[in-house]
Amino acid sequence: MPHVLRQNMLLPVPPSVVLHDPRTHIRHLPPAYSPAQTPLSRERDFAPTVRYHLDSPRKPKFRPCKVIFVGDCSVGKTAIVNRFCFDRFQSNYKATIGVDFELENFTVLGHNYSLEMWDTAGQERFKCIAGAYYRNASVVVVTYDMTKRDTLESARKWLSSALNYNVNQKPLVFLVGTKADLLSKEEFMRMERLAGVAAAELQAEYWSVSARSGFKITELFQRIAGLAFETAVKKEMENLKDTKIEETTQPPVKSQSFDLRNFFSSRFTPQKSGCSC
Ligand SMILES: Nc1nc2c(ncn2[C@@H]2O[C@H](COP(=O)(O)OP(=O)(O)OP(=O)(O)O)[C@@H](O)[C@H]2O)c(=O)[nH]1
Repeated sequence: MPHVLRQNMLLPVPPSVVLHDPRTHIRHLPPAYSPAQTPLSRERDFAPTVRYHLDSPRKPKFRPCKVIFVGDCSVGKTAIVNRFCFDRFQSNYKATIGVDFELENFTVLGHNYSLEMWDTAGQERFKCIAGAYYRNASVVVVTYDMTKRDTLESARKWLSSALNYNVNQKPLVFLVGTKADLLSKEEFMRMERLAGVAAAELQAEYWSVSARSGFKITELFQRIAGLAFETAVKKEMENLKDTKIEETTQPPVKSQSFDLRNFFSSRFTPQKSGCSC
């Protein structure tokens, strides 16, 4: 039985109490970093049609959502994944070799939903290996270092490379500035302005974060999970609608006329009887 710590005493939790991890438990659509500027949903909550669809007794199962992290080497891709998944930060740099993988389970509107996080290597020599993992991404997180402007300029190159592998997928795109803790207030605001322009060009939703301090890390991942989940539900609704349309446009099975007289005449030879009718 799980326990909770109350005033230095370990008390057993009654079985009816379910403890939710507030980091991964989503009941409303998490807001964008700048709601007025996002090209993605500006709504304050999940669409009513999505909630209605999920209210049905049928419990749909959702495939894990593939999220890929791309960007120059050392911009902080591994650091943001590790901060969210393990709440840890390492200041020594260890280059990712090829790709790293983490899975995080969420509960969104009461449904299990997982993010598969593919943290790809930024070093040029691993690009071929990392590229092999870009396919079938539902979300692309393009990461740049807020202290290095050239890493923002590389963002376009990283995104187009990721989109080339996902032509039919139409992934949600996020542009994420890392290491916000290293900038002064003025530098931070200047960089955000530049990045805001780049994000608009890339049709990406913009976020500034810091893996060191944890600034906006949870909010970013919740937003990714919430939006990806809503997109998955809408896709499922579309698929169901298409199936229904297909069913109604199928030619109806021709009704067969059934002549009782033929039926009886093939089985019974009329008997001569004395009956007059
Ligand atoms: N101050 C500060 N340093 C950070 C932050 N995020 C990452 N770093 C440091 O930046 C360096 C690179 O971080 P990584 O997360 O390994 O970078 P990466 O993008 O995964 O690098 P590759 O694996 O080469 O693609 C490490 O030394 C981190 O400690 C941050 O938010 N603040």
